[in-house]
Amino acid sequence: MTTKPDRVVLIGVAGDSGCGKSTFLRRLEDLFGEQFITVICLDDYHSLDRYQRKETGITALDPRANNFDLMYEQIKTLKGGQSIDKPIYNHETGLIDPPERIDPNHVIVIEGLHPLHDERVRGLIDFSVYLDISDEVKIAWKIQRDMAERGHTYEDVLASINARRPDFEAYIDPQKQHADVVIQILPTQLLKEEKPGSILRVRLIQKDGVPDFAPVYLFDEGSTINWVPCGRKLTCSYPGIRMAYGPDDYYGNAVSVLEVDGQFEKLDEVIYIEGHLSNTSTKFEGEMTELLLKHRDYPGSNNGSGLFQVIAGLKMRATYEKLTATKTSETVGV
Ligand SMILES: Nc1ncnc2c1ncn2[C@@H]1O[C@H](COP(=O)(O)OP(=O)(O)OP(=O)(O)O)[C@@H](O)[C@H]1O
Ligand SMILES: O=C(CO)[C@H](O)[C@H](O)COP(=O)(O)O
Repeated sequence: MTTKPDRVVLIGVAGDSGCGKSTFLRRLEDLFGEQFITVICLDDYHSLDRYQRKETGITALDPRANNFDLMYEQIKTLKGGQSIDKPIYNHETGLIDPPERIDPNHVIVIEGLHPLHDERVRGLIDFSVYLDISDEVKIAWKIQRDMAERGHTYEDVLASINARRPDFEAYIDPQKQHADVVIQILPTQLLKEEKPGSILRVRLIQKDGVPDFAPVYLFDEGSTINWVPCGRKLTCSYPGIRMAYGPDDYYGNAVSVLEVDGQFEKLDEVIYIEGHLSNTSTKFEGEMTELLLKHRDYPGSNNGSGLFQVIAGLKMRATYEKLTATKTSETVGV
């Protein structure tokens, strides 16, 4: 950490394992700078180690396997500008290691299975995102990663997803109703028969009425829009790209939903789409496209998942700037 922050801004990134949290966090470093951001993986608050979970049949997704009292106390302490001694869950041994010292930083991100589960922790968070990957896409991604990189069989991957499903549905999925932004990843609707996971339909579900957060819109705020941007200014190959925008209801909350179905052929042409979006919280024309182009190799850069991760990051930066500016003027006003 470089300087002691006046105000610690707390960001929550929720989602199941293998849903793209690490990719999203790497994008956030571009916006805040590596030194200004500290990421805490909430797996470190597992209260049952791998052996205790096996013995009791309680999964890591079950709140009983996690110490929410300690999580709340420590996150509150960090937000209050004090250091903590955070436990470490060791994914190699499956055991809980001796704690490590964590100092407050300008931005603290808590990421993992349960950032929005506990009401007390939720109350501390300044901006939150839930990565909501549909089952078909989750299976496709996990198969791609765990078979190619971790030596698992197709049956292993399917069995692990099925084993997690009941607790996922009970304890992880319900958190999405509390998120300021949900990035929902679904199979395309542009093709009837498509290998799941290769072409995606991605929706950015943005809660309305959140202080310091102005949802991004396409063309006209509050209208319902369907747009096919392919043509002279955006190169598309079959089956093309379809975008949509409009108001909706999500778990009883008013939301604004932006959607991209399909994939970008030439990433630098995304600037054409950027030009038709408003409230993006960019600092200069083309910043969104530039951020996307910076990591064209990251998974999802050529579709709505990368684009919406960039937008969510820009919104986090805007929240950070508003909250820290308020703090400064409050201090000045005293
Ligand atoms: N937007 C995307 N498009 C396509 N594939 C993706 C995307 N995001 C993630 N993936 C796939 O999912 C894998 C896991 O992504 P990532 O490591 O970012 O997830 P994670 O939630 O941090 O996972 P874990 O918690 O298991 O470490 C990637 O290696 C990639 O195969
Ligand atoms: O969901 C997870 C991480 O987000 C893991 O399953 C959980 O942390 C348990 O870890 P391990 O599989 O190493 O015992």
